[in-house]
Amino acid sequence: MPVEEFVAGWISGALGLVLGHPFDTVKVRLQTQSTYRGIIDCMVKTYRHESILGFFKGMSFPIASIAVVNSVLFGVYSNALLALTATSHHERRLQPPSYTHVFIAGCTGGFLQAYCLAPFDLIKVRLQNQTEPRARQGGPPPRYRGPVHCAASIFQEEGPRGLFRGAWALTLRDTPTLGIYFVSYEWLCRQATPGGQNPSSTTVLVAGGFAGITSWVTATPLDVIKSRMQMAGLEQREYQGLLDCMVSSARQEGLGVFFRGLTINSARAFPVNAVTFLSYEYLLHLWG
Ligand SMILES: C[N+](C)(C)CCCC[C@H](N)C(=O)O
Repeated sequence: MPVEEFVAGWISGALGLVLGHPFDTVKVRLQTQSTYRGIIDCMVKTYRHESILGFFKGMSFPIASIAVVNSVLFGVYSNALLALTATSHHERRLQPPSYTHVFIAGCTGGFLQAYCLAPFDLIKVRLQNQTEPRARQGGPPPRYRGPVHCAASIFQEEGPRGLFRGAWALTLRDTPTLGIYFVSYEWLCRQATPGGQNPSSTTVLVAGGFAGITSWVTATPLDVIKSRMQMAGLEQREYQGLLDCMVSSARQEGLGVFFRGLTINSARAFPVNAVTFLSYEYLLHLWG
């Protein structure tokens, strides 16, 4: 099994992540808290109360973990394509796989990465939702002191299954939308590249950016549900399940609730995925 794709996926995931984390914090807060009037309001309040550091809450942990998850995604995707079409990454420019194969490989990668992602994503969301400033003297300490403490507390208070809260919503969110992700990327690259040639860096950046946006736009409704189910254990607001969370969110807040965070998700998706795909392609080219 070729491993370069796993390593390239790891590094490119880490690069994309740092770039996208501030957007991600604003997104999670908008989706789960009702105190903000919009993106700008959330940014201003976060900056005022918590300084620039507020935007980077919960980042140290994803940088290691999400990079691993991205490595699973790209590694499984490429190896699934190898199994389906018997072509390696380098051969695929001359013998492009069909979009059906790209979609199936993307969904397979998405499905497997969702399971690795679930506990890490839960911890990220819980930490991002702690709005207390870091070092306020005399104030109540934040509930979770850091990622390890957060994981241990969830384990103690909510049991081992607590760590997989929202995992089902996450799998439903990621399986089809990562198929869409790779299909959009391939389609855009092929539109802009003469047959048999490698796409230029600009093409990779633009195709990666738009693939990220397309995938996130389709993923946002389940992203909202996922984040809410992850916060549920903490807020003592229990949902019977995914459907119950969908219905009660829509009843209380209207259908618009499913699009919360859409703008910020898209704004984040472009740079993150442009950089992810560019570094991925570049590294594989370098090692090829
Ligand atoms: C499937 N879904 C839309 C959720 C994610 C697709 C893009 C993944 C990328 N690492 C990012 O964080 O943007």
